[in-house]
Amino acid sequence: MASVLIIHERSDICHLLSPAVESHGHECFSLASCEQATLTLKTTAFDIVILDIDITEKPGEAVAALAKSECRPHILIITNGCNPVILEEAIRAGAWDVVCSPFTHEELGQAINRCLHHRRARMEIKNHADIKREAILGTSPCLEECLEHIATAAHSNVNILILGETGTGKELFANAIHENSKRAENNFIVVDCTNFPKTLAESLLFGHERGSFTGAAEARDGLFRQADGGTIFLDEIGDLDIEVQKSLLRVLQERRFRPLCSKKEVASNFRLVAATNRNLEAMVKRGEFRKDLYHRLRTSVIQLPPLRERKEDILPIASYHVRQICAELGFEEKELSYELHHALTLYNWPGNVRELINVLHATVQNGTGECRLYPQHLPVDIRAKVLLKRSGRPQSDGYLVADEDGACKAKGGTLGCPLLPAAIARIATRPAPPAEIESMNPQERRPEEMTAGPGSCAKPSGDLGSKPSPTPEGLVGSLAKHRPGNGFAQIVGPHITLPLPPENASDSQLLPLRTVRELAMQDVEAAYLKRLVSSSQGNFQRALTISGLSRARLYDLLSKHSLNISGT
Ligand SMILES: Nc1ncnc2c1ncn2[C@@H]1O[C@H](COP(=O)(O)OP(=O)(O)OP(=O)(O)O)[C@@H](O)[C@H]1O
Repeated sequence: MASVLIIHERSDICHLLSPAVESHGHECFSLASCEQATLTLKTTAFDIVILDIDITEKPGEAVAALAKSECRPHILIITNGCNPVILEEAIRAGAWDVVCSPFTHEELGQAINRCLHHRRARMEIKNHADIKREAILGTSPCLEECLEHIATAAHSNVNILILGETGTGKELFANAIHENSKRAENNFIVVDCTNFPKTLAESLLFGHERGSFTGAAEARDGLFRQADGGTIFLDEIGDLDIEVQKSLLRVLQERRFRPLCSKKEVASNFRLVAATNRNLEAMVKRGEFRKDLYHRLRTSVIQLPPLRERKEDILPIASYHVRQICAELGFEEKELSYELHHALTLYNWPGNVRELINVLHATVQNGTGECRLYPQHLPVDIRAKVLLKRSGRPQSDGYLVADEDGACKAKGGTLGCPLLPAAIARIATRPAPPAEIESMNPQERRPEEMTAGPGSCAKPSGDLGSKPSPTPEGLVGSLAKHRPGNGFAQIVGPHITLPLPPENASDSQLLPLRTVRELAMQDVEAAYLKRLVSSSQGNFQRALTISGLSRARLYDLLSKHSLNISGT
């Protein structure tokens, strides 16, 4: 049985569609907007999301946000209009299939089954793939997806095109494809097309006979011949001269070529992996890249995400490379302070992992003699950019920055709360109980206690007792009990807003309990931590004592809420 979410603003249409899902034995839920669905997907896993694309204003963005959710749902688009531009945008953003109306229940059911078939096949690969990842570090969902792609690609012989900004790991991934394939015993030939002298390109790629040009004293095998039985990696293929592109096309079609001045053709059983950070499609349109070659290359495409879109990978990459760099330089191992990790996550990394590694080299050098690395050890230009971000000034690259009130501002406007998107903020109309707690003893200030059920929170003695899962009702109850006259000082500060729709709203606007609870928790945590930061006056140890949290947990929570205890 699969779990299916229908997104449509009209509940009568949701009711019409759900039998098509349920008649195949699947569970069906519905929500009225993509914003609600994106939030719900943070806490609840769905296999398939059925989205009426006609209700979205920005189809590409909406689909991308849904597709990136942790459970990686398959997105099935339904549409009335069949507008090819919108559909292309949706497919590019990650939609799996499209069903144009009018359609029958049977047709929708078949599309759902096709999705599930693919989903199960993908899970099989995921479960059984024992990928050698070599030096590929990180656990972000988008990186995991690229690794899954490698697992599939490794078993086939198809051409692979790896796209991604500079320094995202294209060569690393190309190597991993080779290492995970049956060709791993044979050569992995890397060709940098950027530095390819046009005049020598053909002889380098296809080889030459003795005396075929001045200086050709010996016959020589070309790179394609050397890749026989193995893999040839054409890096920066977008830089390949247009004349050479023509010869390459023939080799890709025939897997045969004629070395310079040779009478005989040579065969080579190579596998091609190409990579570029350029937009080949736009180059094709401008006549700078051959269309036929482009189509040959893109049999299977892996798009590597930039580092700024997978910040959770920064810590594992940084920790590993700091260890490596220390070993190379003969230094004692150095720890990364929380503050440094936090600073690294605030930077944009236009040069991606390569830039991160270079910066870490400089950071380790600057921290010579110290056992912990702090933001002060970063190169000055990076530190200046991070400081600007932390100062709360809106940045030109659209980063979210915390303002004085702890609310998150994005370029061009205030969001209210980072985890409370506009749609939810709109329906959160209930006046909220105040949240920040003054002058409680340290035991009583534990955030865990603030979110526990009414029973446990009623004890001002500090005996926390058991901690049942928090509920929104419990949360309101627990906060109410912290009012004056109940053994607690007055609660003041930013309001906690529960993401509940108005009483007269339709059922479909009420989010699942887990989502509401999660959102309320975020607000409680943020309010508490903000207060903890000011109370601890830059002293991390003091913050540990007050909060009763472990060092690791406090680091995690501060990082999650973009807070920092000592100044950079
Ligand atoms: N996920 C990762 N984990 C660890 N190291 C990585 C990762 N991705 C990239 N690197 C490292 O970053 C550096 C750059 O990687 P690589 O050369 O593969 O990038 P690229 O995309 O091919 O760059 P360019 O487009 O400039 O050729 C290498 O040192 C590589 O080992």
